[in-house]
Amino acid sequence: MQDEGKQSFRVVAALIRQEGKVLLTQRWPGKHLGLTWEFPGGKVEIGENDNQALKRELLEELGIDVEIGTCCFETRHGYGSKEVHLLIYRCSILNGTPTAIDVKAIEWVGENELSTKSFPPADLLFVQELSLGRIGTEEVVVNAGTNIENEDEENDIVIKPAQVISRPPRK
Ligand SMILES: Nc1nc2c([nH]c(=O)n2[C@H]2C[C@H](O)[C@@H](COP(=O)(O)OP(=O)(O)OP(=O)(O)O)O2)c(=O)[nH]1
Repeated sequence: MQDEGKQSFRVVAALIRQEGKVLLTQRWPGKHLGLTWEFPGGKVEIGENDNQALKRELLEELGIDVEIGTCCFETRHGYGSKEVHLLIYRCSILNGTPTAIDVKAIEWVGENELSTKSFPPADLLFVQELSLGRIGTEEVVVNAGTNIENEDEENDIVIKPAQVISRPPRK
């Protein structure tokens, strides 16, 4: 069931990898999903495209300038009364050293150690694919479909199964 009253946000985030590690940022306590670890980024503001928003967020949060590559994950996830349309892009650092300017903390985490961190529900399929080594440097897109969990008991719960729509070619 489509909830027309639901606020929807387009959110862009970055997959930044170096030497088998992934850059994660920790959300501030007391905020939505406080203290969870996530892929750095944020909401796309009116008048911005995804690239502009992601570049702005990474400069504000981490003080880095990045080159933005292809999208590797897309999902729509319902958090109670709001819906997040999350897109994760492969990025590489052009300038600057990531610093926790406007995030609680940053950490480079080994792709095989991601399960030690707590992530927002919207990210879980992507984190699983990443830790299984299924997200290559290009082409693969994981599309988790729509996963709307209505906290309002009067509404239907609609959960569509997640799916991987593209895999790297077999060698
Ligand atoms: N950046 C980022 N956000 C994520 C991820 N996964 C996920 O569910 N989100 C959610 C958390 C937030 O609800 C939203 C990101 O928006 P945000 O960080 O600008 O929002 P916020 O509420 O912290 O900030 P604000 O409204 O105060 O500006 O997307 C992720 O991997 N990275």
